[in-house]
Amino acid sequence: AAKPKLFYFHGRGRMESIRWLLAAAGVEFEEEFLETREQYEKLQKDGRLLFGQVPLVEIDGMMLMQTRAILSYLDAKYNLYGKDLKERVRIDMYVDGTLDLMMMIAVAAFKTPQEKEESLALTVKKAKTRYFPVFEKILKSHGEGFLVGNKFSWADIQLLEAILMMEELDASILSDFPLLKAFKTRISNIPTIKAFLQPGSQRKQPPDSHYVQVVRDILQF
Ligand SMILES: CCCCC[C@H]1O[C@@H](O)C[C@@H]1SC[C@H](NC(=O)CC[C@H](N)C(=O)O)C(=O)NCC(=O)O
Repeated sequence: AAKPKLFYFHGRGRMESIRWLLAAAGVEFEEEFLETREQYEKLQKDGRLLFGQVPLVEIDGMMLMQTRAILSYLDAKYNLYGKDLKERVRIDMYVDGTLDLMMMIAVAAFKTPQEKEESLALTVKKAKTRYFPVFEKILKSHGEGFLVGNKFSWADIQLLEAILMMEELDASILSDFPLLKAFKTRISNIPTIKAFLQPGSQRKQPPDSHYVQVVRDILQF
């Protein structure tokens, strides 16, 4: 079958969690990077953007939009979605929590330097006082290697992605979370994820001023 094809900017944004999930599932994917307004307008003109937005993922003969819908399709397809509805809803809760945290970082890139600094400091605080304590407690309460059902799931992938992103903001952020530290090591050593963490993989860098400018130019905001 043809490899999935991802259409987005050459950066993390809303597409990075999709890259992580595909990589963790061991699925090779292609990428088309939007670098110019013309590319974006052509996708729109060709009717390939449902709401005029990206991420866009071409997979299984479909053009998928809406990050959460794409992620849900992928993790069900690659069996990373728990064994029943009760596990599935817990995975969804944890995933939405880590997505909220990561979106705070992604959106901060588009703020003024002053606002960006303030919002990233708040994000670190929220990670330390709200999100990481929750996940530390979950790992403690059922003492298993994974967040749900003692089986590797989408929730584990996204939590690792969020942990690594938060460590880019504050390298000692896990100092009060020993179980999350061990979790990070364990999940990072899963072969498909270990490969994705190597230099040269399709994992993207933190947003820089060039990325922000390209997105602004393309989306004209
Ligand atoms: C989250 C921030 C990541 C960095 C940049 C992104 O955030 C947004 O500010 C822009 C991009 S993402 C690009 C943006 N996409 C979305 O907002 C998608 C939202 C949708 N609910 C999803 O989850 O996929 C876009 O195409 N906008 C065109 C426009 O609506 O006309």
